[in-house]
Amino acid sequence: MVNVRARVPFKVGLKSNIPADLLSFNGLESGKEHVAVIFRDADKLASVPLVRMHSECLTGDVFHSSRCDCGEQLDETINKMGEQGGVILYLRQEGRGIGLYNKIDAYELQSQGMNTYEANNHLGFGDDLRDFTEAALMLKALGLSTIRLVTNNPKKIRELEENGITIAEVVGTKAHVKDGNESYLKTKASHGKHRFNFD
Ligand SMILES: Nc1nc2c(ncn2[C@@H]2O[C@H](COP(=O)(O)OP(=O)(O)OP(=O)(O)O)[C@@H](O)[C@H]2O)c(=O)[nH]1
Ligand SMILES: [Zn+2]
Repeated sequence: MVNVRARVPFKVGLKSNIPADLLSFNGLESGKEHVAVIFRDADKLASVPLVRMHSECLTGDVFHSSRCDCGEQLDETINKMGEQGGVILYLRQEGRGIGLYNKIDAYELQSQGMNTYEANNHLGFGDDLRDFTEAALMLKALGLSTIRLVTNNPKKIRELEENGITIAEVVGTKAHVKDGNESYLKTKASHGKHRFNFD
């Protein structure tokens, strides 16, 4: 049984000025320390809140690496939810579930010419090892069964629905193109079937 363990206020964003709550959970069987960040008490006040499941990316989230768009997606989400309210589930699924060191090995292969999925496969992993079952349990622990999901990734939509969450609307994130991540984004669109608007 997953339930909320602690809920504390803090302020987030690039200027540390956006109020939110940070939540931990009991009962996560994977042993991963997933957390939720809730803006404007959206779990209690919004009838159908915005939700983003963000998979951990140390290189993108912390260092704003040129190789991906994760940090920019996180900043975009924090700013949007600071205004509209919402829930971020920050999931400890580094490297689409293969872990940081394996992701660095995959980056080495990508530097030799493989794309992000080929590199995973070459290391003996599937395209994407993430499982969103626990994310669904976290949403239920927050009393949320109908949400508006912020994603371009059809796997996230499918897996939440399979786990009893109703997605009333899918809200896309922007394509944060920068020097170094264009082919990563295009491969996500062509191979991972992510729905992007490249403008
Ligand atoms: N294995 C591997 N993982 C990566 C790579 N680049 C980013 N990641 C991981 O991918 C995850 C982010 O997932 P994405 O597939 O980029 O996007 P998404 O979050 O599934 O989809 P959206 O909801 O549309 O953003 C994070 O856990 C990153 O650490 C890579 O080249 N190889
Ligand atoms: Zn990333």
